[in-house]
Amino acid sequence: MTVALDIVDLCKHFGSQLVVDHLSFRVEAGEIFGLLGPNGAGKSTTINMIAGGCRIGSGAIHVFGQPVLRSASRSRAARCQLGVMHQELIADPFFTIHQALQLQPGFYGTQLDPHWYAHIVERLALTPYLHKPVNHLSGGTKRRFMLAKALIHKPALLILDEPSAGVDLELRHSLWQFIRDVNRSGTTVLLTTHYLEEAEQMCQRVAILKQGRLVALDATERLKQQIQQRQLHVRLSRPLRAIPSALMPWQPQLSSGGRALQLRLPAETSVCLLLTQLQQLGLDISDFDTSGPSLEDVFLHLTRDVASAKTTGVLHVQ
Ligand SMILES: Nc1ncnc2c1ncn2[C@@H]1O[C@H](COP(=O)(O)OP(=O)(O)OP(=O)(O)O)[C@@H](O)[C@H]1O
Repeated sequence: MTVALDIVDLCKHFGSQLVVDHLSFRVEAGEIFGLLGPNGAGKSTTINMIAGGCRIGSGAIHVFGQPVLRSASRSRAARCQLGVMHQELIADPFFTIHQALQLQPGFYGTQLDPHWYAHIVERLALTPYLHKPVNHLSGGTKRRFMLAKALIHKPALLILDEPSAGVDLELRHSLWQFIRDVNRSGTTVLLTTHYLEEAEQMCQRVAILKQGRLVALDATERLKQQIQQRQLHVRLSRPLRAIPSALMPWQPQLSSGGRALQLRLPAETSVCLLLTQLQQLGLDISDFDTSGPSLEDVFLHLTRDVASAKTTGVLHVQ
């Protein structure tokens, strides 16, 4: 298996703060890999070190076997394989989209492929905006342009830092579909997102960071299996005004005007016993179902308390 990205013992300080803490993971060629973590976990700093936006503190990064070094000029071979969509737009705001996309491949020492240009512009619905200056674009169009710019030189590894942040639902859907198609045609993808449902659908494997440290690294499905927890969803015939205190251990959530109750169910808890308890509390149950743990459950479990995640054995680093 070819390794697209190899990160070994990566560290970064800002002043006295260690923001990336002995981070190691690999992304295999062809996968969509999620780098997740709460705000300030060190995701963008890691991406910036890969992409050359900030210097590596210590440790090593290789992109398809080519080293990323502290000196930008000596990292050229690695950088040419990379396309990066940062959180913020990095482009001359006075260029039109057309000009910016035409110029971009030159920075990577390649020629613009007119067929690829036409394909990207069409798939990202950029045709009506081609002659607009970048700083006249709406937020959603700007993000589509940023993705086009990251892809225009046909990188082997595409890195996306929160590509769907601030993007409406319809555009999010088409953006992810396009990223899937790009991946199917051979581009490896590393992405960060705070939309865990999207990460769950998109990523074969995820790494979860907290305070710069890796707290989980595994196949998305396997991580979910390690959480011994389900959800019980109960529909009530009569709306519940207040949650009985006896239900607090199950972390209850009430919605739909008091007619829908959701409870977290540890593996050892019997659904029947809990339903009986709900009836004894006077709740009028009209229907119920259970669902397995989501990536969000895994994320919350691991990022709320690193120490407990480690001792309960949920952490699984391949
Ligand atoms: N240039 C900088 N100088 C000083 N501190 C910085 C700098 N860039 C980032 N930091 C700090 O490093 C830590 C990690 O930030 P980073 O942006 O990498 O987190 P993140 O996981 O990408 O967060 P978010 O999800 O909010 O984008 C934060 O505490 C941040 O304040």
